[in-house]
Amino acid sequence: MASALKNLSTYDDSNIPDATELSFGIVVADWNRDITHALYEACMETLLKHGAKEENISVAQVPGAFELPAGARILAGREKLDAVICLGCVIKGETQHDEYINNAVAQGLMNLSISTGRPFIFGLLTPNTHEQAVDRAGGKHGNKGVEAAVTALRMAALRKEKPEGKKSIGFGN
Ligand SMILES: Nc1c(NC[C@H](O)[C@H](O)[C@H](O)CO)[nH]c(=O)[nH]c1=O
Ligand SMILES: CC(=O)[C@@H](O)COP(=O)(O)O
Repeated sequence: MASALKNLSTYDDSNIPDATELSFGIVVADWNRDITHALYEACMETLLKHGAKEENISVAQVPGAFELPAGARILAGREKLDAVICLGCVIKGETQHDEYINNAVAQGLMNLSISTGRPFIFGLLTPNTHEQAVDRAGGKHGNKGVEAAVTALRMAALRKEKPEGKKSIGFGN
């Protein structure tokens, strides 16, 4: 669903787990720093809002989005993390370079999630223009950093769940 139809910062916080005992990694790309820093701030704020402790959040910066999967793997190798959030912004240029980066990051994080069994969250903006990026980094369409943090909270909790009895499947997101 397009961000114009579903604000990135809006979520049902009735089904967000308490993060007191959870540990996170956040990997942030330097490219388009004004955007990625706004994503990082919102991501960190959301994790803390739901009980995460600052001392349980490891942060790493990488040169560009293409380095996000490698940076995430390095962080996950250093610490026991319940989820790793990757934040970046790849703005379309004149060539197809953006497509190669975006596809590599998506595939890289998916491969890490499946091969490790831990969630690696795809918090990458892939806008056509800087304005579209601003709209999704705290602008009219909300903040992708919030969405990434909420996703990390829910997936980390899912991974820790004990299979005690059946749970109703909520359709909140
Ligand atoms: N154009 C953008 C890049 N390009 C750099 C790559 O991500 C990578 O660092 C380089 O190809 C060396 O491996 N990165 C972004 O994050 N955003 C862009 O718009
Ligand atoms: C994706 C980018 O913005 C940059 O790495 C390449 O831009 P361009 O396609 O104009 O060379």
